[in-house]
Amino acid sequence: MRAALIQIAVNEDETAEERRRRAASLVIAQAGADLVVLPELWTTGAFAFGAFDAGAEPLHGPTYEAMAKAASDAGVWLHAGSIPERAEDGTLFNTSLVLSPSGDLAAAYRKIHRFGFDQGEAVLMGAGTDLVTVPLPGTTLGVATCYDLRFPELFRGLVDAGAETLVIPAGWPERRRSHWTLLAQARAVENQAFVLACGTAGTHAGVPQAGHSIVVDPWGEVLAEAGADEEVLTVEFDPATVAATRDRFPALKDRVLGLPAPRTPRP
Ligand SMILES: NC(=O)CCC(=O)C(=O)O
Repeated sequence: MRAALIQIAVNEDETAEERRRRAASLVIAQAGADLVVLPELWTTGAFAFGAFDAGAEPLHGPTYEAMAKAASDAGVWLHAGSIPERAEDGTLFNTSLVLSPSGDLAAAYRKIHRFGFDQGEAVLMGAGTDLVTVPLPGTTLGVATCYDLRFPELFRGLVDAGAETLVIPAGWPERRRSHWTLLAQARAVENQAFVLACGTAGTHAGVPQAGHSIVVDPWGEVLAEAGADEEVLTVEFDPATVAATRDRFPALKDRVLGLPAPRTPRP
């Protein structure tokens, strides 16, 4: 399987519409790949909280339209990153879109863990409630978004639902780059799955972005890693490695589910 992670730069010198056009050309240039991935909230910037409301769009809005055409022009599966989605009742969600090679919306995932500790995304957006997997020819994707990467139980849920390739669009800041790399490898090792984590480059809302999109195999080895600037990271991987790794080192089978609560020792 050939994947291309588009680590697009999100800077304030470009409008959302200009970036949408640029992203569409970058996707079309990946014709021949099986799967193309864009990052989190790349139209507004993940930290541009003040832009979420004005930049919000319905599920089938301008980003979906542009990406559906790009996916079908390129003939690729496209994880189009996430958009600030305005639901019918007006609530905003951080919603990822997965499009088939014919441009149909195969899946939408509303980010479950919102970032901000009672500020920013955590107060401006609603929380998703549903885990999402997407069957592709040869592998099943499990989707999660940025801050979700810190919550291993979400990924276990995806693995239990059949995920073998974990795709994580992000707008991760440079300041916590070491966490990004470490967590991507940890999620790959503990779930014996491929991790494709696609971040943004550039600086928006005064927050320099980490870039360093990364692809990790089920043994935790880094197959490819981007630098800090805009770049398309391409990688070839064999999805059958997941089953082989889980057979050879069957740690997932040794899980003990429903552990009792810890007992407090008597003084
Ligand atoms: N957009 C995000 O979810 C940012 C997450 C982040 O900065 C972190 O987990 O650290």
